Amino acid sequence: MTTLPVALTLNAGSSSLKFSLFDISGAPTQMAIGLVENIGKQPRLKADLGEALPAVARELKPEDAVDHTAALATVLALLRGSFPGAKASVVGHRVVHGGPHFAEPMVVTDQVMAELKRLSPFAPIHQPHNIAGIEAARAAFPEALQVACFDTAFHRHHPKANDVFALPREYYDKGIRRYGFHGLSYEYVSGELKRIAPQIHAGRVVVAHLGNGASMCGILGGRSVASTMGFTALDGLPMGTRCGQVDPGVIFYMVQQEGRSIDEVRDIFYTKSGLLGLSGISNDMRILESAGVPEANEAIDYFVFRIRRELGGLAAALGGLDALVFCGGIGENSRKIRRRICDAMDWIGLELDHDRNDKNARVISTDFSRARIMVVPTNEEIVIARAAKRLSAMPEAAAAE
Ligand SMILES: Nc1ncnc2c1ncn2[C@@H]1O[C@H](COP(=O)(O)OP(=O)(O)O)[C@@H](O)[C@H]1O
Ligand SMILES: CC(=O)OP(=O)(O)O
Ligand SMILES: [Mg+2]
Repeated sequence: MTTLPVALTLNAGSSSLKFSLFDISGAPTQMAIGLVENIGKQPRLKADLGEALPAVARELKPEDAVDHTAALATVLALLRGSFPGAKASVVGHRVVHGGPHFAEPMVVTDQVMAELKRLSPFAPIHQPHNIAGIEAARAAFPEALQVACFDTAFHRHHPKANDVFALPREYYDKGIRRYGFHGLSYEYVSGELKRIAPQIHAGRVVVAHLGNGASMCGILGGRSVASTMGFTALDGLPMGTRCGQVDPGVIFYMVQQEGRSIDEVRDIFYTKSGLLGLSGISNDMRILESAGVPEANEAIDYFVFRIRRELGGLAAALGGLDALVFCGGIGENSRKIRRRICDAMDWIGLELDHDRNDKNARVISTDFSRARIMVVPTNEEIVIARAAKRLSAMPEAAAAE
């Protein structure tokens, strides 16, 4: 077998490690995609290795994915066995927080690593795992270029009015800003719009990335104008386990009246709130949709209400609306949630075609809808692979390493 130049992409979440392998000899094409989930508990490996190889879906021994480093070793064993001719010349990583300085993908140097570690407390359920993924990949592929791609980068040039908090000025200079996240997903969706609906891409678009983490972004002519997430990936919409927007006074209450430590409060906000906290049942939208009990319905009601409210706000920030685009696990799959979000939204120009919506079509608005409603399955991995190929083709990037 000939040796293919290959990019490995890693997207390390709090309990999962998603991976993809791309042939980057031309425009990146995906050779494999998969994930290890439930790391540190009862791990499972799932992978689609292309048409020539059987799909993988199996339980792992706990020691095969006791942490992200072990999970990566398991993934690499699978990939090496499945693609013996492939050689990863570059590894691209999703990194959630890039802070004020990283507005583009970067080759990982020791200096970049130091900055990523400094930002870690501002993305506590993501960044430590992103860093562990980079460290594990550096050890596994000492000769490969490591490239970090940031969720925050897509938003770095949004207007100042959406970058500040109304705190004393010095905090802005300390980096306390509205960064915004899910930027790799927004970049992909916006790029797809440019390809399939250029007139929409040139206009005023709200993208709703509704997954386990959820946010919305107002995009004007392909550039981020405003988003619902802020300094951390806690703000804005309620999520699987994160609260979304709350009055910061609640923190004072928990600390001062309830005597909780800051770590406990952080834990409540990041891991015990959102759909899980409100329902008391699950963070998983599929379970809540089929639960049929008042608590689950209330959690869904709040999720939908906040999305509808933010849609109005983002449309105002854009000066109108030409399209609403859904992506993420919930946005791409839940007809019911999309229907409820779009219900009675004709005042803003949105008219859902129920038949198209039920079929999960790409355009789900009626032909008469003033603004278009679309579903665009996101692909953060290919955005990472493209950046990895671009940077590995630049000699100065390689020299910096
Ligand atoms: N058919 C479906 N109907 C409703 N919700 C779904 C469906 N498929 C996936 N989801 C939801 O999508 C969410 C996970 O989204 P995803 O984008 O995969 O998350 P992550 O942030 O982990 O990448 C879960 O809440 C899951 O229940
Ligand atoms: C930034 C963020 O919330 O990411 P995820 O959706 O992967 O949790
Ligand atoms: Mg996600």
